[in-house]
Amino acid sequence: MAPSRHPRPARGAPVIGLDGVSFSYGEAPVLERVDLEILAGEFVGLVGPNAGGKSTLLKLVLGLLEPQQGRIHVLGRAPHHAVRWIGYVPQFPTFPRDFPISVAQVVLMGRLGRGTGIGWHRASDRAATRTALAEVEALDLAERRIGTLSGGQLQRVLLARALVSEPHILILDEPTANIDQRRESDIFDLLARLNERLTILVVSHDIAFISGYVDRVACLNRTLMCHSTASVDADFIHQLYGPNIRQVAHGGEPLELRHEH
Ligand SMILES: Nc1ncnc2c1ncn2[C@@H]1O[C@H](COP(=O)(O)OP(=O)(O)OP(=O)(O)O)[C@@H](O)[C@H]1O
Repeated sequence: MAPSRHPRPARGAPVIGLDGVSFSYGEAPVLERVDLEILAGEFVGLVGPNAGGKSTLLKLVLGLLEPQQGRIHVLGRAPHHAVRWIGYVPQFPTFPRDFPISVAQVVLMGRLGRGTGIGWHRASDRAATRTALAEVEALDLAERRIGTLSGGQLQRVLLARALVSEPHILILDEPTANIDQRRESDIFDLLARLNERLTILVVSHDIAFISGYVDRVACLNRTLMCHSTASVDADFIHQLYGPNIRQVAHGGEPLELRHEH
């Protein structure tokens, strides 16, 4: 049973550690001997080509999968004992337009891991829901049906759902994959503010964009290499992604990467 309290880790203390982790779903290895340490207060970008193993690594950290080799610790314990302290924003879910659940109800679900039962919420859960929605500037959406939101609005609501559990770590799987560039900057500005109190691990395809925000990038293509953002240049990007990547300069901003199919 997960403990109900865990003190906020001191800045610089290890919060996520992977030590020689290997994983495969079947025959072919997806991750091989991955070592990664993330410290409290860091903002780390996890990048790499399609099928490089990024979502799999997140699932291992969340305790949804078990490595065949190696060890993982989160906040000093096994992942499934620490998941209560992780706020997770999954990869672009979609909802039918008439899905009968409101934004406030979606955010309230984020309180379930705190001992709150389904259909039974305390006043403190409802207050936390409003606080989380206000923090992502989406309080005005509280009574809207979840299926009627734009991509950017939905991402903010899913972020509020992750924040309402009062986590120490925030993990996001491509939070801006289906939204335009201005909204992408808005979301990352918000993440930068949240990073003042939370450790953040974010998966992104847009390595050049995120290097303006994160402290360092972890590059995953079955094996892992970590780099400071200063070393992310065009040569490095070609080495990581290969030739099937197109770099698009836009409006004085850094390079954007698009896969060519
Ligand atoms: N449940 C599963 N069963 C079998 N194979 C899987 C499963 N989930 C993922 N895979 C395979 O594992 C490999 C890594 O997938 P993963 O989703 O971790 O990559 P990714 O880096 O997140 O990819 P993308 O950037 O395309 O989202 C892929 O070859 C994928 O097809």
